[in-house]
Amino acid sequence: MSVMDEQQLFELRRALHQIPELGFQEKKTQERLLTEISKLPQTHLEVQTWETGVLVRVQGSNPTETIGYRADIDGLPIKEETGFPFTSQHDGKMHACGHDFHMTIAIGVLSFFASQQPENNLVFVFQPAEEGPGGAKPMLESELFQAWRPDKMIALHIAPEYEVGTIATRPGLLFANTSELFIDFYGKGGHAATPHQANDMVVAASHFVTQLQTIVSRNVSPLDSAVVTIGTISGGTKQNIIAEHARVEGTIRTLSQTSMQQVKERIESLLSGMEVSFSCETKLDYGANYLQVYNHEEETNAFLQYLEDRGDVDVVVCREAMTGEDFGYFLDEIPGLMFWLGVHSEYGLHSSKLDPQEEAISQAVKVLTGYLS
Ligand SMILES: CC(=O)N[C@@H](CCC[C@H](N)C(=O)O)C(=O)O
Repeated sequence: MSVMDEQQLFELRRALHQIPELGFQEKKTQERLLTEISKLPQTHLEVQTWETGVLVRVQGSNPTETIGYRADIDGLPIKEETGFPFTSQHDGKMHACGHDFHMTIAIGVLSFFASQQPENNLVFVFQPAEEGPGGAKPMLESELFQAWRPDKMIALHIAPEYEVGTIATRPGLLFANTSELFIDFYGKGGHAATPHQANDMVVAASHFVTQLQTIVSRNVSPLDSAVVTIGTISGGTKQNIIAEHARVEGTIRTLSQTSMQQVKERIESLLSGMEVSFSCETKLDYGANYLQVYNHEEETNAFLQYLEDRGDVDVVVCREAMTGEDFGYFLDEIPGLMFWLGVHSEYGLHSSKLDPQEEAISQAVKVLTGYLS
C-alpha cells in the first residue's frame, strides 16, 4: 500500500474506534498499528515498539534536523452511546477523547512519507497512556526515544467545539498543569439506626466535597484560574449500613505550578481538619501529575504563518484551556507545539456521544504532510 486515500483512513479510524484500550493495555491497538505500518513501503522506515507504544523513524533524503510527530493511543473507561455501526467492541471503554483520530492522522501522514521520502528525518511517536497514568514521561526518558530524539516536536488534539477546517493554537501556555486526586476516608461502620455508635464516612466525604468548593472561590486569586473537579464519589455497602469507608476521585487543574502547590496545600489542611472534626483517618494520593503544555514561541509562530499561507485553513489564535496533556513533558525538553484540530461534534471530549466529523482526518493529513515536507 502507498499513500492512504480518504476511504482507507476512515476504515482505519473505525477499526481503531472499535478496540479502545486503557493506558498501558493497548495490545490490540499496538498490533493494529504495526499491521498498518507493515503494509507501507519499508525502504526508509525503522520500526520499534516501546511498552504498548510504537515508534517509527523515517530516514530523510538530505536531513538537517529530525522532527517528531506524536499521537496518543489509549481510550477511556466510558460506555459508548453513539449508536455508531462501528461502536466500541470493548464494553465500558471508548475512544471518547479522539485518540482514534490522532492515530489515524499519524498513520495517514506516515503513509505519505513512506512513499515520498522527506528531506528531514521524521519520528512518529505512538504514545500509550495519555489519559493516565501518563506514557509521555517514561517514553521520553527511554533509551529508544533518546536514541531517536527529535530536534522539534508537534502534536494535535481534536476540538469538538471548532468546525472542520479550523485549527487553533497559541504561543505560550496552551494546556493546564494537572494532578489526579484520590482520597479515602476511614471511620467506623454500624447499624443505620444507631448513628451515635458509628462514624459515618459518607457524611465525612460529602462535607469534604462541599468544603473543596471554597478552594477555587476563596483561596485561588480571582486573577488566576484553577479547577478542582470530583468525578466520582463512592462509599458504603448497603442502604441500611453506616459506611466505614468512602472514596472521592477527582482532578486539579491550574495555570501555574505555584497555584498547583497552593491548591494541594489547601486540600491537605482541609483533610487535617476533617480528621479532627469527623474523628476519621484519611489517605491522600495525587496519582499522575502532568506538566502544562507550553508552546514554543518561534515554532508556533512559524506554524501559524504556514497555516495562513496555505489559505485553506480557518486559523484561530485561541485562549489557553484547563485540559491537561502529557505532551507537555516532550515540550519541556524539545521545542515545538500542540494545536487543536476542529472536528465539530455536538458532544464534547470525554462524552459517551462524542461524534467527531471524519473529514477532519484528511484535512489534518494534508496540513501536516505540507508542514513536515
Ligand atoms: C485532553 C484531555 O482530555 N486530557 C486529559 C488528561 C488527563 C490527565 C489526568 N489523568 C487527570 O485526570 O488529571 C484531561 O482530563 O484533561
